[in-house]
Amino acid sequence: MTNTNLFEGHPDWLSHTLANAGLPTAVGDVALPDGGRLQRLATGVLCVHPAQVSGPHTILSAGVHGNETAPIEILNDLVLSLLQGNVTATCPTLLILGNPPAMVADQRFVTYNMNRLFSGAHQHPDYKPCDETERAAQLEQFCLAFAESAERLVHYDLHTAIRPSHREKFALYPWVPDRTISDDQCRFLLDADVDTLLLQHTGATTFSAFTAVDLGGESLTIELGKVRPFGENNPEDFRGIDRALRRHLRGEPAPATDRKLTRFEVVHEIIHTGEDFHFHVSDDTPNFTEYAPGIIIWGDRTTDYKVGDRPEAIVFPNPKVPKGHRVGLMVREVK
Ligand SMILES: O=C(O)CCC(=O)N[C@@H](CCC(=O)O)C(=O)O
Ligand SMILES: [Zn+2]
Repeated sequence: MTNTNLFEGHPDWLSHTLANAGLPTAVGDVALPDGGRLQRLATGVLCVHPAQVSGPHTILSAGVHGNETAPIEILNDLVLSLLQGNVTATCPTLLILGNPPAMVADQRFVTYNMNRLFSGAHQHPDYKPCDETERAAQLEQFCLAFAESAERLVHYDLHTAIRPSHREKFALYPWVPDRTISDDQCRFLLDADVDTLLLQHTGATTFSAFTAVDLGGESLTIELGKVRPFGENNPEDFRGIDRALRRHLRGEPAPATDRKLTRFEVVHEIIHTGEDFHFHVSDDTPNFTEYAPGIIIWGDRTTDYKVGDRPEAIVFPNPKVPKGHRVGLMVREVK
């Protein structure tokens, strides 16, 4: 099968995925110039089978939120480079464009935020069956099958954020009992120009939490800047992640460095409590905006959340979520 056939006449993986959003596509397979194989498992799901394996099994995902276009373009370019022989992968790699119908709609999601539907949450009675519940279940199955033969599993779930940020690029490390982040992952982040790490404080039903907890992966959600429509991302802003991913796929370690990640911990997760919920953070507040002790951040009939005795910063402020969902995180630097 030729490269063009893998994408059924479309010029690249992204066009093929958008054209087939919400539709099943047959399994396909193409030889890579370096002797490996690139297999299409489903719409928006590819698997690289290297000729020589030396790196860890790796999952690279983007587009779990459909309007977060820069990471989608980064993975699409990576696939083109594999097909053209400009990158030789030694890591068996599962490549995922998460939510094609939301990508077509240029929306974060269509029915439900898919990054809350993993670790089986897609089966919860709160969620009626829809494209996103089905897709989360399908992606879980692909990841489970992929991880079966893995000695070591790495997952980078790439996102961009709704708000601007005082720290433009940052990673979230899912909560896993007794976890410690490896030096390899710290070096990978610094190589990718990501110098801030946010340590999650509790379990979650995000994609990276699923691969970390259920599959034992070294998993990170990586925020690469602000959301922009297709075609409006400046490639210069993403040179670091592109370089680090290519180096990782070749099986090369990220370079040693004296630089250190700045670490934050979550001190409070703001959950929408229903119709009496009031959020005292304005819509244009950037991520990592700091608040002084005593400032009221949110309240309802029974509670007022005030910043504690040391300043706290807000991340992902978004009150337009259903009751029970996360409105934001209050975080503090780990000194
Ligand atoms: O900008 C925002 O408010 C959200 C950006 C985003 O999609 N972030 C992820 C983080 C997932 C995690 O906590 O690991 C999300 O909210 O799903
Ligand atoms: Zn996102």
